[in-house]
Amino acid sequence: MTLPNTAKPAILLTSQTTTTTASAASASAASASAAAVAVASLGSNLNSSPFKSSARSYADIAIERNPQFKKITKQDIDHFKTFLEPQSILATTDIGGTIDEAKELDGYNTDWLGKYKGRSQVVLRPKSTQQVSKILKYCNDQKIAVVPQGGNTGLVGGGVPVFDEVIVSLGSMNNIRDFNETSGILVCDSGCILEELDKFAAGHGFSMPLDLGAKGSCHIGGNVSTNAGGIRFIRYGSLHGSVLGLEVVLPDGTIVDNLGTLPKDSTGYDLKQLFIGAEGTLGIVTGVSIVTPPRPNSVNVAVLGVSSYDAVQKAFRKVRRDLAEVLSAFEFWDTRCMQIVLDHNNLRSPLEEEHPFYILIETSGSKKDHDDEKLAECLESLLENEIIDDGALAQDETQVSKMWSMREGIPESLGKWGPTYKYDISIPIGVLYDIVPEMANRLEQAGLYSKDPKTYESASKDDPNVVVKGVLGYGHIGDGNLHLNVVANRFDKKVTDVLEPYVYEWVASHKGSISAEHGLGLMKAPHLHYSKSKVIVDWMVRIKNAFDPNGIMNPYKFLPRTTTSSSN
Ligand SMILES: O=C(O)CC[C@@H](O)C(=O)O
Ligand SMILES: [Zn+2]
Repeated sequence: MTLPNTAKPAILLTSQTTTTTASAASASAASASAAAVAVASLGSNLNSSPFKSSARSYADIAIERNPQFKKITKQDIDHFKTFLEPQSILATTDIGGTIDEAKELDGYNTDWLGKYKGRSQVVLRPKSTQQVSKILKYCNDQKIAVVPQGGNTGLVGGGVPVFDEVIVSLGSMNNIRDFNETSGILVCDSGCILEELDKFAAGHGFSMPLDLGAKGSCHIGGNVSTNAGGIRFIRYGSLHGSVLGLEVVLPDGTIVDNLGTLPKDSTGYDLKQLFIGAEGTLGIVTGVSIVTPPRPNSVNVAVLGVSSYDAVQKAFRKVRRDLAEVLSAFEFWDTRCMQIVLDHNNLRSPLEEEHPFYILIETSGSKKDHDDEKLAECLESLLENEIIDDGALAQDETQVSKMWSMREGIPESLGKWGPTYKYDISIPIGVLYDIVPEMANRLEQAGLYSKDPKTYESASKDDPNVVVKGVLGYGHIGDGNLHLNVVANRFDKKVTDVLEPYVYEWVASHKGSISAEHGLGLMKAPHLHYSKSKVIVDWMVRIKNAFDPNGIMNPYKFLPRTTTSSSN
């Protein structure tokens, strides 16, 4: 069995092959370790959204524009021109922009999923913190609403306007400010692209502590503002730990220089933590100080096939123990995800047969022989104990990358297949996958879905009936994070009503979180109470009001729209 376009076959671990032995696996692991640097690159092209053309405008959604916000005029644009270069401003023709600018604005108004579309008339692209400060001070004085935007790869409608908010895009602030070769602490502008930062760190023998499919487009400022997780969370933990400092511009233009580089600091309230995951509702993150770990020089990747979700859990228990400090990823996806990702990317599975679930294991370490031996022993034992049914071990850098591309290519492949409803949830690991079959049943009972994949799989958006083509699950097992994805032939209230609020009620009944790593945005703002108590939501509102009394920062999102603070 070979991976496509690669000369060498991946080592198959199945007992039907002649390469079942630990020594064969070990030999393969040894050669795979050459792949240290170039892990996973498919998925970096998430900026080519497959669905932007089908985006709806907010006219469909029951939110009214806050009339207290001033509508932007040509005079406002003229004011911005006093401190921004002409190419830093894109505006519609009625307020002084060109037809080309108006066209370019469309991309900033529409989210990656094509699910949310705003009607902003202006994008400002500041090049410095001082410029961000001048923009916010003016908008705050004038009561002009603002939406900060990073790489626009968000999945909950948090980074695009709802109505005519001014878009402040941080993409022109992309300088590395400092890097310390001893500590590995990196200080950079918030508009730096994650993958570029990782390449920079690689040049110095370090790596970014987070990695995700959108790495080729997403900005570190957006990662921080959504408290992004990704595939390295299991190894390096949350951004609440790896971010050491932030520079933030508050709504009134004040620049908060909290860009420290000290791993230890026990001097009271840690203000920066408030901005991690605040989705631009308290201010705009303009600079980030982050600790980068040493880059591992030995990387192995294996894809395993298992017969049940129970087996996924058993494998995780064993792998975590056996591989301990060298385990750097443990991802899983179901068989339908595998079929779609293989079909849409013209790939062949590294395993000979289909399996109900797939697991990707990655090890990263500093001593190749040690890692290879550990992995080989672990895989052999998983097979012997019949926890896994089959497995393939990448033999070289290309295979490492292809295996990762199967996992990281899932969201984009599903997006190409059809408009996708996404639920990014934290659930206790024991019941993490239960919601997938349960939701499939619900949709089938509602007459929108059939478990026979052939029934609706090629339905198009022009079909008279709205149908669900697939109900799929994948995610980050180690972090208790499931991505429930429901692919339809179009976004339609009939589908939404079957999915919501049921999915949130289900999450709450298991004491989970309605957003594990994608944030709240517009999509989850009304549902916050499923994960946070009234007392906590009240305090969130008080914090918001303290930082942003005019409510100009990323309005309509994040907090429940009807909530008022109980403070008096
Ligand atoms: O699109 C999704 O649902 C998940 C995206 C991302 O968090 C991933 O893990 O691939
Ligand atoms: Zn994820």
